[in-house]
Amino acid sequence: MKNPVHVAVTGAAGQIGYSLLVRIASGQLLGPDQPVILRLIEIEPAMKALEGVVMELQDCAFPLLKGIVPTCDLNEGFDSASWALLVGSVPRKAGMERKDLLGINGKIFTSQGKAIQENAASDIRTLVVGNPCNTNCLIAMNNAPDVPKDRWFAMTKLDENRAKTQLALKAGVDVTDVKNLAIWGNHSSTMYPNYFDATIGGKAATDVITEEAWYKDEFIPTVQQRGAAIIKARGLSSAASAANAAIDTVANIIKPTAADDVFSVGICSQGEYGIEPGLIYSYPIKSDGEKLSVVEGLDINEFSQQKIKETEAELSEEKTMVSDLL
Ligand SMILES: NC(=O)C1=CN([C@@H]2O[C@H](COP(=O)(O)OP(=O)(O)OC[C@H]3O[C@@H](n4cnc5c(N)ncnc54)[C@H](O)[C@@H]3O)[C@@H](O)[C@H]2O)C=CC1
Ligand SMILES: O=C([O-])CC(=O)C(=O)O
Repeated sequence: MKNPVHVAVTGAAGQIGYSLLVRIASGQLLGPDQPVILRLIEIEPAMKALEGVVMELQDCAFPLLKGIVPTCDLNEGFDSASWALLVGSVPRKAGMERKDLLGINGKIFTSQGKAIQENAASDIRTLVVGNPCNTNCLIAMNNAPDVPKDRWFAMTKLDENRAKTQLALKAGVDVTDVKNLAIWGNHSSTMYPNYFDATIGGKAATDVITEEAWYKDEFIPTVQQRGAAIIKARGLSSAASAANAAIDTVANIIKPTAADDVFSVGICSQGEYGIEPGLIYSYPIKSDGEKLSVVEGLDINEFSQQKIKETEAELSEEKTMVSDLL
């Protein structure tokens, strides 16, 4: 039996938390032979609701769940954590852009970054889900300067999953036939799902779906606006699909990527493709099971170049908005 891994989750009593925790505790995050200890972090007013979540986790009798630590103390919450999933933050309402949340949510990530640096295990890796996730991740990372910069991630996997499904529906194929589709840039309405490198059944997506107008007028806006469409329909932002994408992201990071595929996650840019170093920017990524690398040498056409710069400009603007938190 392996030693349990401590997984810290903030916002544990929220909607995403409700879908996410059972999946972690049942072995879907780190594998069917990896015991876990859940460190559930909430703010004081949500501790009562968290008690209920803890009771439900206990009532699942998950064989891999070796402990639950519910807390509103960040030091206790991140103690010994090897993974931190930063979900806790306020979701947007209809009519808002995600960056409108920076004023409310940004400061949450300063104290969390500090507490991660001070308390987490030496192999800590952090995935930020709470919006605007790229810039919140930037804030946390900058408040934990001793944690290597390649251990910080912002979630764009949900956008990738959305994009893959839209291509599959249009082409009339199974979603597993769609590969190599990466989200570039910010998890926001400027994100760029770069369909030029995507494949469908092993062929270039643009040879299978040949209508250029469909990509520009339907595909890109649908992916960019999917979060808003869900808020409009449900009155609440996506939760089950967001939790699913968090599970997928960690799996993508810790398992080697298939030769014919890539995945999307926001990482600390080192200037790849001319992007400002230090921004948390989503790229096409491959994992060897240990380390991630940006897929280099892709041919970026004029249209893509404009899109990847547009989303970079928004991230630079968000960085300026939070300069006092960095
Ligand atoms: N990156 C992505 O693809 C996605 C990101 N999101 C974002 O995830 C975040 C959470 O969404 P939901 O679970 O639906 O929201 P929710 O409102 O249902 O739950 C958020 C939870 O976070 C807690 N919280 C607030 N401040 C906290 C703090 N300082 N420390 C710890 N916990 C704190 C709240 O008490 C609440 O229980 C939102 O910012 C949302 O916009 C949502 C979907 C997808
Ligand atoms: O749209 C939102 O505010 C929630 C979110 O990030 C998403 O569903 O992609």
